[in-house]
Amino acid sequence: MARLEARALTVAVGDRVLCRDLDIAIGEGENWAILGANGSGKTTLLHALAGLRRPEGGEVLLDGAPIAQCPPRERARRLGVLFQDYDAGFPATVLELALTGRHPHLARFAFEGAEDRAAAERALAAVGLDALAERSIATLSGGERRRAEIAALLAQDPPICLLDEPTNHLDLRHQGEILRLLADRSNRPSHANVFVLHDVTAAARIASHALLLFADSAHRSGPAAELFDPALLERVYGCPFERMVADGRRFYFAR
Ligand SMILES: Nc1ncnc2c1ncn2[C@@H]1O[C@H](COP(=O)(O)OP(=O)(O)OP(=O)(O)O)[C@@H](O)[C@H]1O
Repeated sequence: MARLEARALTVAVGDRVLCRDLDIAIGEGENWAILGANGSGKTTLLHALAGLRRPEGGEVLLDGAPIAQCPPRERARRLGVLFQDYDAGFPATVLELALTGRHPHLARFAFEGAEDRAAAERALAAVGLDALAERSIATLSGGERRRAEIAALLAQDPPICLLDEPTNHLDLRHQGEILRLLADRSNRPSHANVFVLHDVTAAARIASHALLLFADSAHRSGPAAELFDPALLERVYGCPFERMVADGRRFYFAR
């Protein structure tokens, strides 16, 4: 059974349909990449897939049941979202931000315990921020802050992650390491990821499947091997694409 499924999903903003009649089934072990030009609707669709936005048509199923009917805490144990822009909304240290990921796992009105703290510290170590645990998030650089947000998601440890441009603000080393860290989570039983990415080469490196959003609210989805195709990418971004292969890896360039 698919872990997360869209059935005849239509997402619109005002009068503008961003995606019409989308059918996708995201299964265990899969890494999906959503590619689309600026403003094509990637973030809006991701929020609909997360159950954070009511779609204009169709439905989203989490483990076979309508996501809209899944209680929020239960949903947050099974599915986590890394937002494109995030504001904790309160002054916090890096460790406190990571600990927010544990909230869905706490009993009602309970405080975090030693296990939660250990999970948050492991998450900070995984993104290389353990030395900054006691720093205020207000003092972090853009890339450090992005890694702290990712640490909160790792501490939450949901089997399904929806990640909106996770490599934003990261330097090249951290882009590679963090993307690999997140993608490798799909090797764990019952896990799957959906990435919104602008870097087509990076997406091709980690994706098993892709969803391409075209300008006319059309889309195409399927195995990555079929969809990372220069002609299709040209239709996505409105400019010619070249694919080069070096050391067995594919690289994509917009011309
Ligand atoms: N609340 C809103 N009111 C009006 N328009 C909106 C609203 N939210 C989103 N939009 C529009 O919907 C379209 C899709 O936005 P969305 O953020 O989903 O695009 P995106 O593909 O994620 O873009 P980007 O690559 O720039 O992050 C955009 O044209 C945006 O301006």
